[in-house]
Order: sequence, then C-alpha cells, then structure tokens
Amino acid sequence: MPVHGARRWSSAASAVAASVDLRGWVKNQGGFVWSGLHVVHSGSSHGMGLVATQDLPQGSTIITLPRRIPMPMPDPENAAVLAPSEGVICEIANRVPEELWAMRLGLKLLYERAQKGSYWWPYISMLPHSFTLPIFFSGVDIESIDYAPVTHQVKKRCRFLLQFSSELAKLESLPEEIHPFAGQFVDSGALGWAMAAVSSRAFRIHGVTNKLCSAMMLPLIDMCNHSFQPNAHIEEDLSRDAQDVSFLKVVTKRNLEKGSAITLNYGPLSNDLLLLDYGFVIPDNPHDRIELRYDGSLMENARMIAGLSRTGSPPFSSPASWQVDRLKQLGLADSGESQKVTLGGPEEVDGRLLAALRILHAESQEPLERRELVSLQAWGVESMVSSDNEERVLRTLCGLGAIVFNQFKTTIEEDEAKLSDKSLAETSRIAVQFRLTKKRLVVRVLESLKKRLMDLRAVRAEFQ
Ligand SMILES: C[S@@+](CC[C@H](N)C(=O)[O-])C[C@H]1O[C@@H](n2cnc3c(N)ncnc32)[C@H](O)[C@@H]1O
Repeated sequence: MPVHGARRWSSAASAVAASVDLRGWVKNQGGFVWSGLHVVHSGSSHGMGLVATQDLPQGSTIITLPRRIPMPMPDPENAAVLAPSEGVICEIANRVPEELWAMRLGLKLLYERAQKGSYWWPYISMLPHSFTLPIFFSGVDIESIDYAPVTHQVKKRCRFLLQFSSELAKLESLPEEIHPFAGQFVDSGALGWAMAAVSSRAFRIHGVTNKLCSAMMLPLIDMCNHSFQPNAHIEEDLSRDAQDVSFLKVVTKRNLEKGSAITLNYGPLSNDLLLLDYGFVIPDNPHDRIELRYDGSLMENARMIAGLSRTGSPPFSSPASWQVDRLKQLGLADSGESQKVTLGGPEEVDGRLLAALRILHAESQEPLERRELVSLQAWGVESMVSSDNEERVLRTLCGLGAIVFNQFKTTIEEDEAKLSDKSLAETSRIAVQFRLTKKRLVVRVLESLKKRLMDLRAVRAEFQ
C-alpha cells in the first residue's frame, strides 16, 4: 500500500550539476539575498536550513524574490499563453480532489522537472530526493502511528496515488509534443515525491493583493525551517520598483545573532498536519488536538469509567427528546462529518463536547432553558449548569481521556524506550514520536481537567 520513492523516474533537472548555488540563482534572477545568509545542513533531523553568519537587527530584509521566481500552478484562465502540454497539466489537476491541493501543484513540479531547460531547473535540482512523509512509510510504520484519523488519511493518500498513476498511464497515447511529462510514465512514487515536495515546501501567502492567495513554491525561502516562535516572516513587497520586480520578502522579526537558524512559522498546525504534510512533529505543540467522533455510546462509556451512576437522566446513548433538540443545535445529534470533536488545543476541550456533556448530565431542561449554546460551550462559572453538573461533566471528560489513552497499543514508557534506540530507522522514529506526542497531550488534558475538578470542589466546599 505505501508508495515507493521516485527512483525510476528520470528528470531533466538531474542533469544539472548536483550542487547548485541557489543564492546565486536567486540574485541572477533579480532577487536579493543578504550576504550573511547561508544554506547549511542543520546536522539534525531538520535537513537543510538557512543561517545568519553575522548579527542582524530586527526588521532587516534577508531575501526578496521577484515575481518570476515563485512557482505557482498555471492559471487555466491564461490558457492562451500556456504551452499545450501545460494545458494538459491544468486539465489533469482538475481531477485531483481539492483536499489534495499539493498534488495539483505537484503536477506542475513534475512538468517542470521533465522539461529540458526549465526555468526552475536550478531550484528543482536542489530539492530533496526523499521525504519522511508517512505516504513513504512501510506498512509497519504506518500501523505504528496508532492513531486512526492519521492512518486513515495516509492510506487514503496512498490509494489515491496508486489510482491516479494508473489513470495517468493513459497519457501515454498523447503525442510527445503535448505530453506533460515528456513522454515519461509517472508512477505513484514520482507522484508521491511531487506531492510531498509541495506539501512540505509550498507556501500559501495571504497578502494584501488578491494575487497572493494560491500556494506557490518559493525557492530559497523554502529552505527556512519551522518554529512556532519564528525569527522571520514573509511579507508581500509593496514597494515594487518601476519594473514591478520584487514580490515577496523575508524580514527578521527579532535581532538575529550570528549562527541563528532562520525560522518561519508554517502556521497553527496540529501534529496530524505536520506529520502528513511535512513529515515531522513538534513535542508540546500548542495547536495539537486529539480527534474523536462524538457518539452517545462513547459518552456513556466515559461516564461509566468515571464511576458515575445515572441520576434522573436517561443513558447518553438514548437521550431525552429535549436533550436531542439541544444536541441537534450543536450539530451532534446525527451521524456525519460534523460529529468530530477534539481534546487539546488552547481550549483543552472542544466547546461542542463540553456543551453536549452539560446537556446530557442535566436532569431536566429547566436549568438549560435560559442558556445560550455559546455560553454552554465555554469554561467559567457563568457557563456551568450547576456545580454538581459541572463535576459530573469534568469526571466524564476524564473518563473519555482514559478511554482515548487506553486505546493506544503501547505505553509512554515503551515509546520512550523505543526512541532511545539509536538504531531505530528515521520513519519508525517519527511514527513513535507522533503517537508519543498524542499520549502526552492526553495526559496534559487529564491533568488540567483534574485541576479544574479540584478547584471546583474547593469552591463547593467553601460554600457548604
Ligand atoms: C520548507 S522545508 C525546510 C527546508 C528543509 N529542511 C530542507 O532540507 O530543504 C520543510 C521541511 O524541513 C523539515 N523541517 C522544518 N522545520 C522542522 C522542524 N521544526 N523540525 C523538524 N523538521 C523540520 C521537514 O523535513 C519539513 O518537511
């Protein structure tokens, strides 16, 4: 099922000398690269990166790219100026589901990679040959992720790549002049390589002009690694000169010391997205969450695990009609996509899940009658139905956390022991790191819920 690297696929770009001076190329194309900026191998799992070889003050521009350097998806509305083979790219890109946007731009990358004399050769030849994204993991490593929402996505992407490559095999009947990949068969490995190159390196810039909304490959800028506390950011360059050449620039957000790695924030991404699209995870990621499908039976199990007896309320799996009405308002009464709820993230517990449990634990509808749904979805004394109801909600959430935690096949200690094995393959390491971050996240949420419970009990004791 996993796809294999693009080994068999030859590219025109590979004919270029292995070591291309990307900085020199950017400058030759009319861009600016600060003289103290160097491309280095970070010596860690981060791969290549950019470093400052001198101190630099905050607000300094370190890279500017002219408009012609970024590689966007060809615009089908400009069909008149596109080469016929590029028009074919636009056409096949339309068959790619929206959620796999990286594959669309990946087709353009493969197109350029196959063209002799492509403008982007110097850039493409510098791209990594392999990626640590889970579409390239072995079946064992995919299973070892041990987290259904992600393994499901990985398998879906692998299936798509295999199916799409057999669809693209039909392009073989096209005459070579209009064949988008210069007559070559694009296998699932080549497609996976391109999708990975794009998902891990393209940027979606939301600038002030409407031309900046689509994803683009940004040569050199894409050598910057990620940090949630970045020291640089990308800006649209509004001070264009008469030739309208500068387009995007990277500007320092802080004073840089000599030796600092230049980092950008790739966005408020969960570890799921970081793993799927970039092939790495961040321990203690503040944007990470555990995804669950809301289900009355699951809530009922959580209640039982928490040791809570049923008071006057019906089982959570068959709530009273007034409860169903409120759950419907939350979008949690019918099955479907909208039933995704989460634990973790800045709010710790998904507001809809919190509100649903407050509703399910209410013994009658009276205390809820005057309650707005938004209020039920927030933490705080004013959002509680009653302190007794809140205690039950918090305990049920702890039960839910325990269920989630126990679903993992290994313990935190076992994962830590595995990671201490220096001979562990990189992809196996990433899979274990991923599931470990999820478990630690559940532990953090549980600790925080227990603290809320203690605080609530302390307040209750004060008023008794
Ligand atoms: C936009 S590229 C950055 C340049 C890249 N390091 C290279 O070798 O070309 C994004 C990739 O860099 C690596 N990376 C970036 N930030 C990272 C981080 N904070 N931790 C681990 N790997 C990171 C991941 O492999 C990711 O897919």
